[in-house]
Amino acid sequence: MKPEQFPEALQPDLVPTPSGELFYRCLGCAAEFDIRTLLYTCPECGRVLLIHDRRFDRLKKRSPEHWRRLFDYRRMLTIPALTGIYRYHEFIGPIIPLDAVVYLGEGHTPMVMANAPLQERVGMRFFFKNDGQNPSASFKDRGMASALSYINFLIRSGVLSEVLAVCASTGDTSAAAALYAAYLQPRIKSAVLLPHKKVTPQQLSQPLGSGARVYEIPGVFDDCMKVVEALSEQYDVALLNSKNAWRILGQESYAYEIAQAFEYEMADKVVVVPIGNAGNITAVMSGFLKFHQVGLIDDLPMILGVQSAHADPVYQYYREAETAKRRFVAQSVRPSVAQAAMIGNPVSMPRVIELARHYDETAGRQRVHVVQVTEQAIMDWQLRANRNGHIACTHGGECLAGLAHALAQGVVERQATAVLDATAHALKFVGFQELYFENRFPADYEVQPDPELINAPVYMHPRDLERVPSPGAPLDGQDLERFVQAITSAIAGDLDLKKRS
Ligand SMILES: Cc1ncc(COP(=O)(O)O)c(C=O)c1O
Repeated sequence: MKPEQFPEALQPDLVPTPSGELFYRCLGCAAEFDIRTLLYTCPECGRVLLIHDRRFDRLKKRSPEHWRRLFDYRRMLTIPALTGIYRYHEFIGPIIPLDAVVYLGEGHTPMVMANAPLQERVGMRFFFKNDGQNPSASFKDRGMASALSYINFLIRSGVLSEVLAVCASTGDTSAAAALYAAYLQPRIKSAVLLPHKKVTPQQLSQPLGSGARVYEIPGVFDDCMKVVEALSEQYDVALLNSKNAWRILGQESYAYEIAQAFEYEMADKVVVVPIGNAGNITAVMSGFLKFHQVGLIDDLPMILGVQSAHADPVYQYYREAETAKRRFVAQSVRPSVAQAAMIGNPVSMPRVIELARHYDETAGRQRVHVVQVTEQAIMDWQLRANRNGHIACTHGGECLAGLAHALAQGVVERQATAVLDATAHALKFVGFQELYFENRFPADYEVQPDPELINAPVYMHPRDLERVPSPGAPLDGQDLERFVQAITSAIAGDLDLKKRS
C-alpha cells in the first residue's frame, strides 16, 4: 500500500518540511545554521550542534493516540522507506522525502527477555535489545541510515554532486559507514581511519569488504578523530562520526522502538547503554525527550550509562555530585574489552551534559545515572549472558555488569524492568572470548577467567585407530566404520550417555 492510500486517520505528515524549518543549533552559542550545508561544529564558536525542528510543536497537534496508531500501522507495511528507522519519519529528519531514504534492513531489532536463571542471578527482569542484528552488526546502522539518507537527499536535490564520506572509528562506525556508502556508490565513496591493532579482525574486514579506503593510524581512536576533524575542516568531505548531528537523529530510533515495544509505558523502565564517544546515550535521551514532549510517553525511563574503569571520562565527570563543581577532563585510555567504547575524549560530551540536565529537570528527579565497571565484570557478565541464550558483545556485557552494579548500589530498583543495549553482535568481539577461555589476557586488561565460564573444544582422536580422516584422503569401508564407532563411543563416554535399550 502506498502512503497516499492510508486510511485518512493515518495519513502521515510526510510533506517535506520547508528548508529553514529544520536547522542546526550550536550547543555553545545557540547560533542557527542552514540544514542544507554539511556542518559538524559551529563556525562561530566551534562547539557541537544538534538538529532542531522549528515546527516540532505541530507534532503535538496530533494526539498521542494518533501517533500510536500510525506507528502500529506502519509496522504492518512493507514500504521500504517506512520499514526501518523511518517508521518515525516525522521525528527523524522530516525534510527527507521517502524516495531519498536509504533502507538496508536497519532498526526494529529484537528485544529478547532474559531467561529465569539469568534474571534470578542478576536480581531483576530485563531484556537485551539486540542491535547487533542490524545489517553491519551494530547499532551504528541507525545513525548511518539517517546520515546517508540526508546526503542522498542533498545529491538528489542538486546541492551536492558527489561525496567522499570519512570517519574515524573504533571499528563499528567504519563498518556501517562503508556499507551505506557502498550502497550509494558511485556518487558516494568512503574512507575510514582506524587505530592500528585496536579494532578486531572481524571489524577490519567489514569496511575492506565494502570497498572503503581504509587507513590504519598509530595511536587510539581519539587520535584518528583529530585527523578526520582536520580533514573535514580543510577539505570537502562529509564527516560521518556522531559529531554529525544526523547520526544522532537516526540513533533516536532506538528509544522510539523501546517505547513502542512497551506500549509507551515507561515509568518503571531502565534503559542501559555503554558510553564511548557518547553519541548513543545522547540520542537515547533526546529520543525519549521528544516522545515525552508530544505526550507519547508520560514518564521518562531511567537512563543508565556504563563505562569501563579503563575508559571512564563521563563517569568521572558525574562522580562529582555538585553540578557547579563538575569539570570534564579528557583521559588517556587503557586497553579495554569494551574496545569500541575505549574513548577518552567523547565528542558528544557537551550534548550529554546539556541533555542529561534537561532530562532530569523534565523528570523532576535524577533519571540519568552513569556507573563504572571493571574489565573482569564486563567479561564475566558477557559470557554469562551468552551462556543463557544471548548474543551480547562485550559492550552488551558492560551493560549487564553496569545493571548488576547499579542494582547492588540501590541506584536501580528490583521492581523495574531494564532494556540493555547489546550494541554489536558477539561475533565481532570473539577474540576477547578466546583470550578468556584460553586464559591469555595480557596483564593490563586485569581479567582472570572464572573456571565455570571457560569452554573449549574437545578434540577426539582415537589413538588405537591406525587411520583417521585427513584432508584429501577420505576413509571408506571398514576404516570408516571403525572410526565412526570409536568416536561415537568416546563422545557417549564423555557425555555420560545412556545406551538405548
Ligand atoms: C559496539 C559499540 N558499543 C558501544 C559504543 C559506544 O557508543 P558511543 O560512541 O555512541 O557512546 C560503540 C562506539 O563505537 C560501539 O561500536
